[in-house]
Amino acid sequence: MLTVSRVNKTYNNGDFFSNNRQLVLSDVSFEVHGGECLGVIGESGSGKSTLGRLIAGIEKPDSGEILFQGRDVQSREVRLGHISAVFQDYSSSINPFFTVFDAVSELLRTMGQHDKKEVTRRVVDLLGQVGLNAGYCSKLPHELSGGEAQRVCIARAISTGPQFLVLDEAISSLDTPVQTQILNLLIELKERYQMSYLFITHDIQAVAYLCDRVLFFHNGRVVEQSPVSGLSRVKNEYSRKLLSSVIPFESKEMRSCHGV
Ligand SMILES: Nc1ncnc2c1ncn2[C@@H]1O[C@H](COP(=O)(O)OP(=O)(O)OP(=O)(O)O)[C@@H](O)[C@H]1O
Repeated sequence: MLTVSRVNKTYNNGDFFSNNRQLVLSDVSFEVHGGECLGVIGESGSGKSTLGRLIAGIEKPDSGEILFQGRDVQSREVRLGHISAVFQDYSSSINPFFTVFDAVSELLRTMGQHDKKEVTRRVVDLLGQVGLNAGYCSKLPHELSGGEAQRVCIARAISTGPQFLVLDEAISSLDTPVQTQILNLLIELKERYQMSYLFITHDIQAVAYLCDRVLFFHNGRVVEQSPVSGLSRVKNEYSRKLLSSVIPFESKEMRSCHGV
């Protein structure tokens, strides 16, 4: 469904007067299959969000390609209605002057749905799917809790019935019970609509809960891929280090003591 091939991305290293560029993604290749949730984990600065922005079409790779159903995601037509994104910072994802109704209906209107009755019906239905009632329609972002605001972002993201959702630290700033509610909501939506997710996070337990497969990111490279069911068998030292808080791996020294 989504194919990332040999993607490289650099940024100016911050010095206005120099041409030096920082390599942020290096030769990144992987696939996400239909109905699959692929987790992306890696330490801060390893390039995960950059990857999410490239897939969401917010930025372009320097080289390589990202194809959705065989077509380049750089084309707005390929993305619109098919690929959506939910980011960590829900407060800046919604226009502060938009009501919940405006925020959730914006993409529907962009896609040509102007029948007011039908748009209202869709918005109320979408809010219902994320556990919010019609009374939220007239609220402004500052009147919402973090969990409610993130639900609005999800309702907005799924409003066009996308097949692919980029979730970049989408639950990270919520407290644990709300995180669990949102994870359960994502599982339910994925099953209902056969959506694929790219789930970018630091939270290995959330990955184990939601994802089918995991990519381990280190210094802008994919160092290992593993099904969630095989996490205890990952081989790369960096992947093992990331997982060490939840899986008690034996160290190299211990393994050699056991003759492994
Ligand atoms: N627009 C930009 N301009 C210049 N450098 C950038 C830009 N966006 C990201 N970077 C740099 O690219 C590197 C990777 O950043 P990115 O946000 O993709 O990492 P990350 O793995 O998502 O980190 P975190 O987990 O902390 O969100 C960092 O060194 C960052 O400073």
